[in-house]
Amino acid sequence: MTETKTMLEVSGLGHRYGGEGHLAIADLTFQVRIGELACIVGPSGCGKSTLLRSISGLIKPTSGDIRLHGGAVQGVPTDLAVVFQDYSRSLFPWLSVRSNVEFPLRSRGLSKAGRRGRADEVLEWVGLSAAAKKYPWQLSGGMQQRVSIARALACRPALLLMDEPFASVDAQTRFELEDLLLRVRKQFDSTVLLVTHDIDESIYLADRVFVLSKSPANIVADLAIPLGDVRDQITTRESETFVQLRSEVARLLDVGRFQGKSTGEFPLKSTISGASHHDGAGGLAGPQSKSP
Ligand SMILES: Nc1ncnc2c1ncn2[C@@H]1O[C@H](COP(=O)(O)OP(=O)(O)OP(=O)(O)O)[C@@H](O)[C@H]1O
Repeated sequence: MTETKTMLEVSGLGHRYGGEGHLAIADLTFQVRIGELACIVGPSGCGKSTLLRSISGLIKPTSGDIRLHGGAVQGVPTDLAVVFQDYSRSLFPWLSVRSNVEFPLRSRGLSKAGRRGRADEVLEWVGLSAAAKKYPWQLSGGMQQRVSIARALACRPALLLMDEPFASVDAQTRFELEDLLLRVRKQFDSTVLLVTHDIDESIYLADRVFVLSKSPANIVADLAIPLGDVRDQITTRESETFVQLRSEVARLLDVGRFQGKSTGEFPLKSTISGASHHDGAGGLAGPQSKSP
């Protein structure tokens, strides 16, 4: 059997802001495999953005180690792209949609024609070919977030980080963007790590869901999501597996709200085949032997 390769390896990660200040992350260890879409859910303020900032090299964590396809992350990796929640602040209003998408390619050694070709390809994939010459402020919020996704994909990132990417759009648009992400990650064989507050969204999108405790964050559970490759907003969300997983994550989050420190044990037992809970000591454990 061929071993699946790891894209992202986070080991014993901890971050304390400002010397003796707030401990945002205690001790996080997890891996994301190549081609996997992993979601992180956790209570507000538990350290999700701190984690993403550490992975993207924007802050230097105070302890632990982050490796991206085998190499230690030191500074901002060139083969990583980030999509933020606030599309209105991440797009340049004075540049057309196409120029926004081409912008990060300027520093990547592509010719003008190469940049144009790459931008047009991803714009087609996100359904925005007709809007290439428009400006971001002429588009709806959902369309602007599509531009952000296109710009990230144009860089062909080894890892796509997404920080609450659909939190600022209405429910209908959110469903459309979720389905768009599922389509494009297949098209581009992307490896994605997405942070969300939304339990249903995490289960709908992910191959794997990491549930975090309250700050300082630990991993409370690592759940495989056995919903298959083809997902549908109505039938998938109605399925028994989806409903069970939703309850399971909600229970885990409820316990995680009170569990900020690693205790070395976790009381909830998995009810879904393929799910496993974290052993609290840095490794990924199989279903717990303890009863709830
Ligand atoms: N620059 C900073 N200096 C000091 N403390 C900070 C800083 N940034 C974040 N924190 C604190 O670290 C903790 C984790 O913050 P972070 O933004 O990572 O959480 P989060 O899970 O992303 O929150 P939310 O879900 O509300 O977006 C919080 O208690 C926050 O107040």
